[in-house]
Amino acid sequence: MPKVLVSDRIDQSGIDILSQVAQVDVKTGLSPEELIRIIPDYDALMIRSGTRVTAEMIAAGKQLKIIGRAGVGVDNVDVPNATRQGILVVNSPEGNTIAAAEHALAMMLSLSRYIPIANQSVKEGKWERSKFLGVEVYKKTLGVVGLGKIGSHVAAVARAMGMQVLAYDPFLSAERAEQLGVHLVDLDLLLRESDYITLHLPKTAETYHLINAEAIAKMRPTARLINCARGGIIDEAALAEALKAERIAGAALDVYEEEPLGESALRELGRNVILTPHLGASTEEAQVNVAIDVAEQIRDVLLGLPARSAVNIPGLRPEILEKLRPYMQLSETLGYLVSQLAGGRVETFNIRLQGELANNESQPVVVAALKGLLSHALQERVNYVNASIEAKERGIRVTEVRDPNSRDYAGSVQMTAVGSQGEHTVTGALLGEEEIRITNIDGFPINVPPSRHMLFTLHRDVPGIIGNIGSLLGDFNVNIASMQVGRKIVRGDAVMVLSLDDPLPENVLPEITKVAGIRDAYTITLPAS
Ligand SMILES: NC(=O)C1=CN([C@@H]2O[C@H](COP(=O)(O)OP(=O)(O)OC[C@H]3O[C@@H](n4cnc5c(N)ncnc54)[C@H](O)[C@@H]3O)[C@@H](O)[C@H]2O)C=CC1
Ligand SMILES: O=C(O)C(=O)COP(=O)(O)O
Repeated sequence: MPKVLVSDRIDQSGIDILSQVAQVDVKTGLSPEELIRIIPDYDALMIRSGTRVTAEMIAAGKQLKIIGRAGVGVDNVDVPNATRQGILVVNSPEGNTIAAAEHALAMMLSLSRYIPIANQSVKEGKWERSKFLGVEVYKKTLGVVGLGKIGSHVAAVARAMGMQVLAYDPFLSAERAEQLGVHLVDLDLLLRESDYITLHLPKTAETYHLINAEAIAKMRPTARLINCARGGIIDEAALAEALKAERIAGAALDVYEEEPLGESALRELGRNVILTPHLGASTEEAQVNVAIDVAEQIRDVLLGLPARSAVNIPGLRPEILEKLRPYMQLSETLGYLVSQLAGGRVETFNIRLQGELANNESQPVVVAALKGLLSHALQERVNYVNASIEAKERGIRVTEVRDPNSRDYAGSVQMTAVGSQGEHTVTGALLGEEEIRITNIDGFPINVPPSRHMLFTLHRDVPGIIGNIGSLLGDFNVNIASMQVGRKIVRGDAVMVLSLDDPLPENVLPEITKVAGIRDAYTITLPAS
């Protein structure tokens, strides 16, 4: 039974799902050293923001197949290293959207009406009505930085409260902003015009300290800043200084550059600052949503099924994946085959996706081809997660062509491997829904199903040659399961494809190449299906 480590607090509904297929160990609060010590035992890891999945931890996770983040942000996971090691990373892109948006809105209203500090004052036995004179959000301007799922919900609710909404999001179309009733502006204008600024973008190298001293200097003295996205997007020292000097009116933070928040100037600030301990996703509903969403994906992957929200391979709708699956099998087989025909190092790999595969959703077919191409050398070290990166790191130049024409089949795949020992091209298609056929080798039309052990020859199309090969194999006690010849012109060059019941003994290939008329011969072994 596979083993899953759950290293942050996850709702029981997720544990129940995982327990259907795996041994589940819940161990929260482990130190990085303890995690590195125990991770080699596990096939899957389920986390929230509390666990840092470092390069060292990934290297130690020799059995790891999948890391499931029960939430959105994967900035605590070293995704490039996971990818290189072939570990799938999945998250729950929508499970906590509403929770995070509502937390940001709660922060906005709490800042406006001093709710946390007023509450504290009453509990201390005081009755300070005039001290907490607030402001309304009605008719004020809200600037949303990052108008994705959370930002859009915040914008919609803010509009319903009578606010004007500006947004900055360089990856969003003007049409989408218009649909949401939001004015898309540049960051500079947003910072200058907004009464409230709320951040809903990921932490990346580009967004690190996006809100620094210079950005804060552009804000109105009445501006209130809210961060329920990620620590590190704001320069906390610059913010603390601006708040202390009352250059802006307030800030509400849920996330910090270092979590848990240690000693910080932010803690020393007064009523204009609200700090919560990363509670954006902490609602009962969101925790059930993300736990189920991610546990189901881990369960599926452990059962050999695809995941719906993979971060490090192209995500696909299940119905599309269902349709592509036989083509991926075809493509992987052809990749495996062409790498053996090409022999040594492959330098260039050209793949042509024809007919119904000539669309933008067929990328997994390319990945499958690369997996096949590299499998012969890398065996089980290569998978759908790391095939593209492995090809790149080996310096293989990959080109893709999409051609809507496919003469005899609904869809077909052609691939050419150019390497140190020459160039070979194979084409394949599906017969019916999923039967794989090799339809062309180096320009010679054939129609053969792949089999575990195969022999390919290039020869002169002259009488007697097929008989000679047949009797030679008979002499070595090799049984032929099927045989086909492909030729372009009569008595020209031809290929012969033989399916064998057993692997060809090593000493037979040199004998075959000695048969008169044989120009080249290759043995091919395909993975057992
Ligand atoms: N405090 C908490 O507990 C939670 C925090 N989050 C965080 O909220 C953030 C947003 O989450 P979602 O809305 O679900 O993500 P999303 O992917 O739907 O939206 C992010 C938006 O940011 C935009 N963006 C990217 N780079 C940008 C840049 N340089 N400037 C401006 N916009 C940029 C993207 O185009 C996208 O529209 C994430 O960082 C996530 O980790 C999410 C859930 C809970
Ligand atoms: O989903 C996210 O990105 C979050 O920040 C939520 O974090 P958490 O799962 O509550 O540790």
